[in-house]
Amino acid sequence: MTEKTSRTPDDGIANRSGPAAGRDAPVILSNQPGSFAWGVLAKRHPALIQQVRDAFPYGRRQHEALDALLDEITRGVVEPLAPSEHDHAQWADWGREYFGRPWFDAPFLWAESYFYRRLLGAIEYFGTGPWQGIDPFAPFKRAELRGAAVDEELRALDALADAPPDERARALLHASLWGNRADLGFRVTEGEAAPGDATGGLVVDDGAVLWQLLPAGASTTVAVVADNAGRELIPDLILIDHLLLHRHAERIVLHVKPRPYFVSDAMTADVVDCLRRLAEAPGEAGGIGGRLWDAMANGCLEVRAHPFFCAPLPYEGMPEDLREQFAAVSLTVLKGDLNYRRLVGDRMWDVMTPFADLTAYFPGAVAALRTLKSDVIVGLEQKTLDALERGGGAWRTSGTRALVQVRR
Ligand SMILES: O=P(O)(O)OC[C@@]1(O)O[C@H](CO)[C@@H](O)[C@@H]1O
Repeated sequence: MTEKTSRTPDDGIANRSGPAAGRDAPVILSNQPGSFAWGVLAKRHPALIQQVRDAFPYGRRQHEALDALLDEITRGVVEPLAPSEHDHAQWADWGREYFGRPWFDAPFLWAESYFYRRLLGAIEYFGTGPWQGIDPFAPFKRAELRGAAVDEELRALDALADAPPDERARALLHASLWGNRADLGFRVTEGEAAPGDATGGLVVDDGAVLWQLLPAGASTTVAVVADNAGRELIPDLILIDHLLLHRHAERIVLHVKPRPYFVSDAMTADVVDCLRRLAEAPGEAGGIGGRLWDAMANGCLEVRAHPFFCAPLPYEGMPEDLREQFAAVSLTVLKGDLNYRRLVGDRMWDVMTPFADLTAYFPGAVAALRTLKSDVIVGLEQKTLDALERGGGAWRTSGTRALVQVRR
């Protein structure tokens, strides 16, 4: 089976944003029925509205707002935020070209981001009433964190405790990488991603370059831009502990989302839940949790939640204060599929476009750890592409392949 990729007509929306803007790589839209992007808007978002509706005893006003949102995203055109909303002006600017047009004709990245903003609006997350700040995805995140799979993953750490540091480092890097498959948004319609071969599934492996950038004993700061909470954030935190323990970094800044986003994206509350889960676990995991708890207290681990992490924009458009933060660290590690799309630009790139070219704008060395869950991919070698195409299947989007890409 050859997978159907998203339609990307050069309709004028396309080539105005993202790294290497002006190159001939159209922005991904969602208006090709059967494409991955179309499926997210046509099926995943409506299913998500239903899941959220079922998970909370919302009142009539919220149900009506969810009904209206469902109708709008499936049959209507993109409506702006009400002028009374705190971020009305910001979204009026970001959405100027798309309001009044079908959702499916807006850039895929923009449409998804705005959908999550509107969903939060519908359930009164930003209101002044009792539902203010109630994370609509919290029940799903909590259930995952409590699950037996996490117990098993934490127990497995005991076996790694005495492994040589290099072997442990590699295993923990891969755990963090493949942890990205655990994405609750991805599972709304796809089910559990088929198990990938946790080594053979790598389509690019710049792991050696990553470790070269993190020599033991370096008194540097590393930034980690988190993706999902729960089963992804736990191995991210364990990797962070390893970096600190073995002096690959003196300090880690963990960037999370300031509000609920893409279902399971991590916020500060999720970091706290994961740290507690680790600290309360027996064995090696408990020790890691304790060290990380202390690292928060002594400033070796710091959590930040910049609003730009929920912006519908590629990282090339990052604000100056965030640019300065990334410029000040020895390496920025970006986790997950959405961060990858924002890093290289959500476009149908020629898959052999060098990763280094598209990330040249990024302020400092950058590493992407990502399982493949959308159409965007760059930096492949011809022989890898040939093998993937020969294998057939939805290799770009099924979450069964992964990559470690690094630009020094
Ligand atoms: O960033 P993550 O959690 O790895 O992935 C986010 C994701 O599930 O969301 C999009 C669909 O909604 C896809 O691009 C991608 O697969």
